[in-house]
Amino acid sequence: MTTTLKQALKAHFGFDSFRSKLQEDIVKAVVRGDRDVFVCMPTGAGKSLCYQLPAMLAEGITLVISPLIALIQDQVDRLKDLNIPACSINSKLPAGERRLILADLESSSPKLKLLYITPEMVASPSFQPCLTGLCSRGLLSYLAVDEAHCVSQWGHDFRPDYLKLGDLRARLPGVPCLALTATAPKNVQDDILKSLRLQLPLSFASPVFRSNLHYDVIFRELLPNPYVHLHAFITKGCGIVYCRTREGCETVAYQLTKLGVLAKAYHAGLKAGDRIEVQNDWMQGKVLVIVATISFGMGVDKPNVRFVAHWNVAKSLASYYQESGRAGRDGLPSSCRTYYSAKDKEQISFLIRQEVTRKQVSTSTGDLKCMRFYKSQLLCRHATISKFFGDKTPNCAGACDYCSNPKVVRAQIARAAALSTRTQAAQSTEPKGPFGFRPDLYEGGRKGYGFERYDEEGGSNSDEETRQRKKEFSDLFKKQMNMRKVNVDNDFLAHANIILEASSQRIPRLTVKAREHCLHLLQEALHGHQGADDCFNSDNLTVAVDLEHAVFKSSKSSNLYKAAVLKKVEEMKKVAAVSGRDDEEKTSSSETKKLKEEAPSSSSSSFTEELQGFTSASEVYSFKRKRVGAGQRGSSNPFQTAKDLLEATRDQSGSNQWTESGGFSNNTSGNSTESAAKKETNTDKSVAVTSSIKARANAAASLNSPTKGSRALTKKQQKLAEAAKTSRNISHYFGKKQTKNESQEPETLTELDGTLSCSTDVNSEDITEQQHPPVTVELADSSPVTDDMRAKRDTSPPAKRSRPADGTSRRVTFNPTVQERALHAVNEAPKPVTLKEAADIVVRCLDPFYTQGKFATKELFKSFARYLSHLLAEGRNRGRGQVKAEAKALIKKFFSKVKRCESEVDWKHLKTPQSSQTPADRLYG
Ligand SMILES: Nc1ncnc2c1ncn2[C@@H]1O[C@H](COP(=O)(O)OP(=O)(O)OP(=O)(O)O)[C@@H](O)[C@H]1O
Ligand SMILES: [Zn+2]
Repeated sequence: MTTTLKQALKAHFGFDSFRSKLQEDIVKAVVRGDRDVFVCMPTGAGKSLCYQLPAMLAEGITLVISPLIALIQDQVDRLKDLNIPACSINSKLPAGERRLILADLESSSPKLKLLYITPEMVASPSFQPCLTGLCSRGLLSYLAVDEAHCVSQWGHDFRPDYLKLGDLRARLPGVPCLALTATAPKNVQDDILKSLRLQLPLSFASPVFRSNLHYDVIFRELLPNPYVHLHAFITKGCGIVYCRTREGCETVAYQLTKLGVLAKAYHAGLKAGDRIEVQNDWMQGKVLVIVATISFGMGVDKPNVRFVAHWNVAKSLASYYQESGRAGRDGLPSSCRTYYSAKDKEQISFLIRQEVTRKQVSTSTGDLKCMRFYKSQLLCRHATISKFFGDKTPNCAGACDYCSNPKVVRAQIARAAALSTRTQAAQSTEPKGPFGFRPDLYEGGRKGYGFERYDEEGGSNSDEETRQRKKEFSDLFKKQMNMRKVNVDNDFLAHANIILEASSQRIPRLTVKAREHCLHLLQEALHGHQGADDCFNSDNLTVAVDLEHAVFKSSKSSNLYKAAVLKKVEEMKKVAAVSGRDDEEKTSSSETKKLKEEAPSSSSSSFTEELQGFTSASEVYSFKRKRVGAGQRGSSNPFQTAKDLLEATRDQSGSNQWTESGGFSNNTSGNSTESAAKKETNTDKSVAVTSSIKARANAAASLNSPTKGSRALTKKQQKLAEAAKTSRNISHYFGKKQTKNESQEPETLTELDGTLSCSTDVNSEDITEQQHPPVTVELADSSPVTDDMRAKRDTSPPAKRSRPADGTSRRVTFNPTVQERALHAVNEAPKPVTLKEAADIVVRCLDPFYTQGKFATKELFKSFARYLSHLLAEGRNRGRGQVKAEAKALIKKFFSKVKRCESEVDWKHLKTPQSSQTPADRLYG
């Protein structure tokens, strides 16, 4: 057997020998095929070969499940380079190619050896006939599950869709299954075996210790100039600097470049094309340093990475091991360094707590150990990592800072402790939020907590798919919860039904931002309570975090959570007032009022602080639903729970209605203006509002075509229309928070922007902007457009057809005509914007570009915003809609010429638009 294997190894992969005895043993076990196999080997140890070589020796096809399309692409490309027939079926594949692949798979002797597929795709209905066909013809040789730790909720990369693989495995009894991971402590390993239902698995796990990696930790706050320090470190060669935020990446890359090392930023805020370019440049060595969020790296197989620096601490030891492990895959000495900062610690603690609650498990020891690892550890770093993964203490032999010089480590910890005492008072004067950081800039994955690396994949392309996924996941979730015998209350399960990824949030619709706001209130109240000056000192923070967390844990809905926070705040203020310190109360109570007024998920602060990339998909859904229900119940209480809404919708329009409404800003809303109006005439008119969707749709209809819509106007709709008329300028409400005076009819107005989102693109943007990274809405997306997407577009309503018919761009097109029509229906002449309003609009439009690092400095960004505002507002009689369209067009024009704004000269070519032409004529024509 050995000779045959070796020959095949050479013939197919060009390797003379196995990388290790372990690799050889695994391949042999897989080829024998009598048992399932579990593999846990460090990154770069050659896991892929463990299924790729057996795949080549087997008759049929090996199905490989991998979590990311990008990762799959990488593997497939590598195999193709080796002339190995491999391919992938995924949502991004053009229909023609997909057909060819399916035809091969259906043929009597397929040429394909390895088929890579995401967990979503393997479970999708469209793939089932193919799978069944292969299976019944005995052509499925292996099922390989790569990155298997994604199946574990206790792992650091939990991916709900991986849970489906257990069912898949059970459906393929005769097919040997192979699960592979690089990072799995014991509990995660157990979870993998159980969740994937491996049959009598043979486990192969190699020690995690990698003697060629040198680990050390530097306290960033002790450095006179951290960038210079980092610069000295990275001159070791080619490497990666990990930052937690996109902004961090941009800044570090800029600073390093300024210091003379070509460094480029990589994060999900960049266009796909730019990301690929950066990655390629780095892979080819044209760029030495890639400064990236954790969205970069999985599956990147660059052998000569000489260093991995963490500018911000990693979330957990498992993450850290995996991320730092990208260094030294060639076995040569390489360095892994973390720049620890106390600020990071606060942020991380908060996020860890959230995640712990989310997963409903006790604090992961890995997370805590990770903190200790950085902050106060007086131990060998390799030993800590090995112990965490359940290995014996390795022989570090000086491959970490502690083993090479414990005194230095000890001294550093002491200095940091001294510094922390000194700076506590200074910190209190910082005019920032409780964390002094911008969660909006965290790299956001589907789960939206800023740590997940699966933020790259396009995800579901259609509402149908999304709905399907929601349902599947909710079923699966229930099943898993039952399996685990976790006491899940019905409330939670009801929520699981309506959110895309129930696990992403324990309390639906409660955004991280809202929690931070509450935390801030608690901190303020504590300040009043304690009467100390250091409102935001770390003790205060700790108490506030504990309070907040306790409330979070005990609240079942966003409403209850907020009510409980407010109660606590009031209580504390009472105490403060009694002790004669109510001078702070004004601010506190105005904040409190604000909290009461605002929708739970909406931002309380200026646009620059709005959530960008930090909102999970589920939050976006619930955000929309809130509007649905708010109108229905006739209540002005903005704190409705998703469950309330669910029930309300069920009561009134049957259970399916709810799901339908899920996508109302896209599909459902698409037909709303016409079809819903028709529907309405068919229903019993004496019934008040049968469904808020209809109400919305009819209001939209009445705005766009008053005669048609008014025939079927219910009381509710009349109210809506009236409110629309009496409002001087409806656009004023778009994407803007209502102030108390403006919102005599808060729900009506909320509904109105919902309504208008049905009829014009620009309004749906406005709504999305409150929650979504503007980037995703505003920018051209260079990712390929699938036929499915095109087909969907073709069936979209006229207003949406203003998009290019060739389907080359996914840009959300602004349609000024539609916008104007909508406004005219209400108000003949749009109210001209003031300079301040123009500035508001401009900054909103421009902010995503700033976030992406398209401005060298913040000053430039501000200056450009000022310039544009004057350009668009002064001496011109323009409505909001027009100004917005022009702002966007000008910005677009600007960035078509300027890649990154470096100086004020860059925008001198931009001229005031002429009033005779439409903005579209001028700029696109
Ligand atoms: N027997 C071998 N001889 C030489 N090189 C090998 C051998 N097996 C694998 N390699 C190479 O080692 C590198 C790492 O392999 P691979 O990508 O499979 O690692 P991995 O364990 O899957 O890592 P990760 O956890 O990052 O996915 C690849 O470049 C691969 O070609
Ligand atoms: Zn050591």
